[in-house]
Amino acid sequence: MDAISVRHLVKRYGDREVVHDVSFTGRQGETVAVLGANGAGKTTTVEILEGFRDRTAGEVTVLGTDPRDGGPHWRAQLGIVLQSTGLDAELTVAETLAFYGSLYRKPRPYAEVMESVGLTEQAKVRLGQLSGGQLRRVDLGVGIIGRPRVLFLDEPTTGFDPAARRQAWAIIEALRAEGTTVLLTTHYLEEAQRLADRVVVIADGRVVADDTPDGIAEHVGLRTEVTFRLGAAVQRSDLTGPLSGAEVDGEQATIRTAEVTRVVGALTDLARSRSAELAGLSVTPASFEEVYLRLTTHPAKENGETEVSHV
Ligand SMILES: Nc1ncnc2c1ncn2[C@@H]1O[C@H](COP(=O)(O)OP(=O)(O)OP(=O)(O)O)[C@@H](O)[C@H]1O
Repeated sequence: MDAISVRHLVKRYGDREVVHDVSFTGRQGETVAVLGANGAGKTTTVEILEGFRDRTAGEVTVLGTDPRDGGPHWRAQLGIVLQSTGLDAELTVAETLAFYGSLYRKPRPYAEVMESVGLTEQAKVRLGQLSGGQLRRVDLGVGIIGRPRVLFLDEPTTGFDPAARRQAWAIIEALRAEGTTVLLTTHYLEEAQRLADRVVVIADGRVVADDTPDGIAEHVGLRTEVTFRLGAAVQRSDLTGPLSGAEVDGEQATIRTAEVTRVVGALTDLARSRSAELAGLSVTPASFEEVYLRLTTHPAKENGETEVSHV
């Protein structure tokens, strides 16, 4: 069973449609990243899944239940970290986590949660005195204390320093290892690529890709980049066969290819036959950033239809 299912979701605010026919699923135990620019429709979509916003059209289920009908038992199985939360600034970190833990039947011990979000030293500090990044960690702690089956994280690491971000990633990875389904929204490509089994890219309220991080790169046709310098080993007249399609800039040649072994093999054969050294060889996978920019600046739309990349 899919833990999360979104089919043909539409959301209008007044006359303005901001989510247009969005569909995707999250299987049990998967981490799904919803990636998109500001205003793409991520929060709207996720808040509909959490049961906090109504939808205009479409079918949505979380753990088999339509969020419109979700009662306390359904809600108790969800962990939710919103973009901003209204925690009580007067309570300490320990008091906050102990309080939220008390709302569940079998919570994680709050000391364990403090440890895993890296706030043990701040146990007795009031929330009003924490930094923005530390407060976000309290939010994350509140989200996981009830041992959720599905955890929603809306931009969980915005405002984190690099060390805190890595710590949050480790927590999310540990939850995934325990079988928690995680749906996170993020602007950070690295975060999506590092954590997600599937990445759903939303641009202007439409899904423009839904695939594994590597699958997205494949779909967009971006391949591994093989660069080398022309010279004694490889000459301009050699750029035929597997080396055709090379882009040459001065002495620098670049080939984008899915057949790395064939291309590098042809290069080394040439170099060996001429007893010359192959200069400046580098092999670089397509960057996720490049893929993302290509997807969101040229969404694959034709005649109003959206072409979606699926595994
Ligand atoms: N309550 C609302 N009333 C009217 N318009 C809204 C409302 N909430 C969001 N919008 C609009 O819907 C669009 C999508 O917003 P949403 O918050 O879902 O985007 P997002 O992808 O989460 O953006 P961000 O990354 O900035 O959080 C935006 O143009 C926003 O202005």
